[in-house]
Amino acid sequence: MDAGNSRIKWRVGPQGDVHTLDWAQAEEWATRLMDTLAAEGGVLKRVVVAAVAPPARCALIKSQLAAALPDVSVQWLRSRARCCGVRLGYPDPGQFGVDRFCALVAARARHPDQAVLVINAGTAVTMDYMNASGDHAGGMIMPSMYAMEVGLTALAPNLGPFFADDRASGTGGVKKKASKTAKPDNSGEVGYLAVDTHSALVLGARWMMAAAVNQMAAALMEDASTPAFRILIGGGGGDDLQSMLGMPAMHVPDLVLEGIVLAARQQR
Ligand SMILES: Nc1ncnc2c1ncn2[C@@H]1O[C@H](COP(=O)(O)OP(=O)(O)O)[C@@H](O)[C@H]1O
Ligand SMILES: CC(C)(COP(=O)(O)O)[C@@H](O)C(=O)NCCC(=O)O
Repeated sequence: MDAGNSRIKWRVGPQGDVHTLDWAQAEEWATRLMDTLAAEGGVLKRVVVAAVAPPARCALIKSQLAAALPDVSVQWLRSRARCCGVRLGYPDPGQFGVDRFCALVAARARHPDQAVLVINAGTAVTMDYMNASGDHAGGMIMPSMYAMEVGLTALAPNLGPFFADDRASGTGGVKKKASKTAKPDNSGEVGYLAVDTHSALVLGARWMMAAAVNQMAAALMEDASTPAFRILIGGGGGDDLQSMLGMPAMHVPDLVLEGIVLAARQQR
């Protein structure tokens, strides 16, 4: 289970279907898990959680699990200095988000002899570079486009929400509205200038995101200390982010869940 800041994601076994739930519906989580078990079969022995969500939300998960599945063991993963061929760059691994850690573990397993740039597009967008030997050189954390909206509209409330209604309608965040704005003539060209508030806000957030990820990736490519790398993109906003990246990247939506399975085997 991947307990992020926006959503809970889980699957039963390494190949099960991926299920997601917004925190607003978190009270239903154990019921949904029981439904998953009933539909997919098998006997649940252990739940492994990678959580970056705040303590109150983790406590909610914990109490639901204790009530619904009292005999099942629960393992809360932590970022480790070394795991599954990954050597973490942070001197204090406890600071490093366990979701980023699991994504690195998954990337290493997918490409054991290659350098990778791992981008996680969740509530925050993180970018982490790991060389071909599994040494994580470090990374960065920036707000997702949705977080930009929340931050800007908190400070300038008259602007109103610009992505939130898309999220609520389950269209995957920004794509629908952004494409209306970014491709006004359906030519596929990204627009530069908007002439209404909503479009200006969407365009601004998209340009900030696109400029940041492209410039960061380009800077790494030019840096002799970070030799040629593959780019892997995970997280709920990964599809959209991939469309903004001006270089080849593989979209692996469930990179964190993949890494959880591998890290759990080693941290048991
Ligand atoms: N139904 C949805 N609810 C929330 N976010 C969504 C949804 N669909 C796509 N997204 C996008 O995915 C991001 C959240 O991705 P996710 O990987 O679940 O984040 P986290 O790990 O932080 O919980 C949001 O910022 C948004 O851009
Ligand atoms: C950066 C994050 C907030 C990203 O979380 P997410 O967007 O997946 O909810 C999370 O990885 C985290 O809390 N990290 C701790 C700080 C760090 O990694 O340096």
